[in-house]
Amino acid sequence: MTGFTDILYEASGGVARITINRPDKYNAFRGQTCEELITAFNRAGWDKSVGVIVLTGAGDKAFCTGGDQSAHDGGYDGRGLVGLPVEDLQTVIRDMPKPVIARVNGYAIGGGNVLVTCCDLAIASETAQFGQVGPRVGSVDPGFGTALLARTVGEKKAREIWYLCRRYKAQEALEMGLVNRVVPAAELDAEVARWCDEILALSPTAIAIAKRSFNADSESIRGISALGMQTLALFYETAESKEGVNAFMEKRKPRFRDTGE
Ligand SMILES: CC(C)(COP(=O)(O)OP(=O)(O)OC[C@H]1O[C@@H](n2cnc3c(N)ncnc32)[C@H](O)[C@@H]1OP(=O)(O)O)[C@@H](O)C(=O)NCCC(=O)NCCSC(=O)c1cc(O)c2ccccc2c1O
Repeated sequence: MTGFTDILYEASGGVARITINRPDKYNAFRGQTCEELITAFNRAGWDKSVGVIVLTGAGDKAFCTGGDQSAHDGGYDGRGLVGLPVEDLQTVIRDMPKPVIARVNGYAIGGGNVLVTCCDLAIASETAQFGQVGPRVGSVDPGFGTALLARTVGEKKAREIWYLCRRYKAQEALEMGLVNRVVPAAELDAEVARWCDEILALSPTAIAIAKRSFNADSESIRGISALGMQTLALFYETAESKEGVNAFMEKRKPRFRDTGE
């Protein structure tokens, strides 16, 4: 498919591969990136020749590091409750009636970790690292990023991830249930291909029903997300939130408690 600037799209042999192609930004997403991802997921999701979708990042440094902080100057450049249609992107991944596999080739940080959480399955390279950074940069993903993460890794672990903003190695992500499999970097593509082949050999309708059934049980999180994003829009206007972004861009520690919020 042509016309994309921020992503790559290819579909063959029953597999659609969607690649965030911003390696110089560690595959962080801006509004344009989200719009293109949504278009690509809709294309792959309703293409009957596609049975499984693989989401990944270009290069070997990052899967995705969340919102592009260099485009975050008080308001993102796209639509959406917070000027960035992240809620649409997360739900389109869930709404696809076929499995979405996160091929995690490096950092899955912030909104990138939330994408891993929203994908049906995740296969990681040994070099991958995971984590949430919102409270360090004046942000939070108040929906699937918190509530679905808690269902995935358990309440205590999810709270640790958000309250301490630590980074977790691939093996730790496997142990907490955030990813399904960890392999050496050189074996990542072969492993992903094996999982795709196994899925493609099974009944697509049975899998679609299974996916919708899993989703139905956690669908209330969509409402939590909408409410949370509305709140986040107000938070982004505060000096406390802006201090987080400024500190990241200026490569210094944030001084949240000096902002008087
Ligand atoms: C990813 C890192 C852990 C890597 O650390 P490392 O020390 O290895 O490398 P550097 O820190 O020097 O980074 C290398 C290089 O990449 C640039 N970069 C990295 N991440 C981003 C980014 N997200 N945006 C822009 N640029 C990025 C970095 O500036 C360096 O560039 P140089 O030119 O200086 O070489 C580490 O980089 C890291 O922790 N990054 C922070 C990631 C971050 O803050 N992400 C955003 C969090 S908020 C978010 O994701 C988010 C989620 C949502 O769901 C939203 C919903 C709605 C609205 C907004 C949302 C949102 O913002």
